[in-house]
Amino acid sequence: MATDLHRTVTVRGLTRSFDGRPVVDGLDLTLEPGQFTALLGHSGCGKSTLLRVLAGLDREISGTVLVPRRRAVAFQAPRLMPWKRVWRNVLLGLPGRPDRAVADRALEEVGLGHRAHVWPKTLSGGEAQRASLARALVRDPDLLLLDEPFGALDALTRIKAQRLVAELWRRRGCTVLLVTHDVDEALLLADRALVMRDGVIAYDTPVALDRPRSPADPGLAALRTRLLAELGVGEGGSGTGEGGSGAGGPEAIAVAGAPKSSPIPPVLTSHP
Ligand SMILES: Nc1ncnc2c1ncn2[C@@H]1O[C@H](COP(=O)(O)OP(=O)(O)OP(=O)(O)O)[C@@H](O)[C@H]1O
Repeated sequence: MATDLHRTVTVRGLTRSFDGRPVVDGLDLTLEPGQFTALLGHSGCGKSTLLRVLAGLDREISGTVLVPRRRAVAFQAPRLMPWKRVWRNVLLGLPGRPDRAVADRALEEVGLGHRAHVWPKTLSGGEAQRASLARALVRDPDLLLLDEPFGALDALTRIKAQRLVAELWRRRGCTVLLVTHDVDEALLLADRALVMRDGVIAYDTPVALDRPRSPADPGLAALRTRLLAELGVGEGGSGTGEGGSGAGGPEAIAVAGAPKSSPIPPVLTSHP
């Protein structure tokens, strides 16, 4: 029970402004442990901003954010250091002197064990993205944040990468928040789909469909229509951009406790 509390993501009244303009504007969100959630929304509506806050990369916020201590993020660009071999990239940022076997295991898990020793520039786009996933996995995350990780991949590689993420999620049971522009991707992978608009979660629906899913699933078609409408792409959608007024409230970032052995230190910061 207590463990699950530590793995829950709780966001209350989160506001993040740039140049006085709130991009995230009093946002509330709870992610249950082990849930796979897709976050959709127009370009520029604040999805990446929210993800960066959850990752602990942006603390210029007001509101309350509680996230698991063990968390990892993978971006659309794999962000591999070209001067480090793939396995060293995977261990980047881990504290202490982690054993190469740790990297090898994670690379095996993403089907890249045979490429551990090569330089990043010799990887294909899909391989580089898998290396980036391995770098997230070595952190043994309770929360895996994915910011359009498939966005730059060709269609076939994208399908393979989606299947890999679905399999990793099933095997590891971590909470996943996936930012995507692709409604079909959201419906194929997620338990829950969110639409962000005007700085808040404007629409929130479960995706209670059996797995594995097929785009031809009739239940999926109805949800797709609804989500597209919420995004303002189908009939009857509002689809406005971001904006709105500011919000106040208590101001703290807290990172939920985790075992003492956790490599990521706890943070408790207040912002005026
Ligand atoms: N560091 C920054 N400085 C100023 N403005 C920023 C900064 N980061 C984000 N913004 C602005 O905040 C808004 C939301 O950006 P964000 O990247 O979160 O959107 P997004 O929904 O992820 O978009 P996309 O889907 O295109 O990636 C945009 O208008 C963006 O220009």
